[in-house]
Amino acid sequence: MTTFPYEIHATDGAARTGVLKTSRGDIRTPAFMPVGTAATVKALYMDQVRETGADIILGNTYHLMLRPGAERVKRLGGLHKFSTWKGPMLTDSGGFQVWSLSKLRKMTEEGVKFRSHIDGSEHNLTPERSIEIQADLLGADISMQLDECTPFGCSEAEARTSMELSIRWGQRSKAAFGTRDSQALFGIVQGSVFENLRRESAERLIETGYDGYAIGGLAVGEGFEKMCDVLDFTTPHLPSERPRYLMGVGKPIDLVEAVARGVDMFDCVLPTRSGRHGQAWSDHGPINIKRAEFAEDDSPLNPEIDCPASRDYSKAYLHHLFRSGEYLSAMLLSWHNIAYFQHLTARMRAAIAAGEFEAFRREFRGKWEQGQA
Ligand SMILES: O=c1[nH]cnc2c(CCNCC3CCCCC3)c3[nH]c(NCc4cccs4)nc3cc12
Repeated sequence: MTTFPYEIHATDGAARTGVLKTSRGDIRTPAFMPVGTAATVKALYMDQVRETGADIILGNTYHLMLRPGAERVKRLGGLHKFSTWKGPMLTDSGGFQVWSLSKLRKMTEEGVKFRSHIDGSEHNLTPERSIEIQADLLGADISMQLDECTPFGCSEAEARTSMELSIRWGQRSKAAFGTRDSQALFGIVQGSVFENLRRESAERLIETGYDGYAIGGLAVGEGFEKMCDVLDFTTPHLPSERPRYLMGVGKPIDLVEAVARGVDMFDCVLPTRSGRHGQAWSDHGPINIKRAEFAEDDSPLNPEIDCPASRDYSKAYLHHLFRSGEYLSAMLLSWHNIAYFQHLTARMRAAIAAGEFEAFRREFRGKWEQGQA
């Protein structure tokens, strides 16, 4: 009995649709996981997040370990109780955000020493501490190994060194995680843009053995074409019977093209972060609601989506809210964007189940490219 059975219900080319069964509920794949940074999906109630169709959200280890502190979340009953999110939750290891947010960091074989960007306190994030925070203190259903996201543009030798560190940190993460009957641990494939390194990373992760396999080191500036190339020569080396999670991706077109290459799970800050800045997403790309062209446009953002923010408000009203700096502006656009991404993954699941994914992909790409014109 594997920790979390992954049932593949249909495939269409390399695309798959199925259900990852966790102790806190089922995750329908392809799945988009909204980012719940500080135990909240910014500007939304958890009931709203659930209504959009999201089965799983992300918890943010880096932020929560700094504030309010992982031990405090544990004392308060764990992240599910604290945030009132009842479904499955995936937490990241904290490592990625040390690079993008903290000051004064020192990376060694042991782990990453850094100072908090909030109060300057010193922290030592090791594979062992990251697993303790994620699985024991926050209580994540799916924990991520501590890894190093290899920067885009480094040499093959540098990418090998970085990939091998992530392999060793993964082994230590798994040793610390041990065997648990209602929690899962995912490994992360690195290797930058080098086919041999990606294959070797996948093979060595499989030797260690994880409940799921994430593809890291992408969406870090390599561009759409290169990301697709790396997926072409990476996903085939990952176990077909376990979930594949592409980290930090992405725009709608990225999701469609990655699903076509066998990816099952995604996370991205785009829908919530861009929503707070007035961007509303659609199959034609983003519109910025603050633009004058929407001042008297009384059409809704997307009447096809069963979400009040997409269906019941005019663009003119949303334009007014943003121009007036009203809080409701960020709430409604974030809500719409999360609902749009869920609507997109729901359409992909249905298309794969019907054996019509290639038609869906072609039609989507037509709309997307028309929107970009
Ligand atoms: O190799 C990686 N290892 C670990 N994490 C990665 C992430 C973070 C994924 N989202 C974490 C979330 C956890 C909860 C809070 C929010 C983030 C990536 N994000 C991106 N691109 C998007 C990017 C975002 C910012 C700069 S690039 N590429 C990534 C590659 C890796």
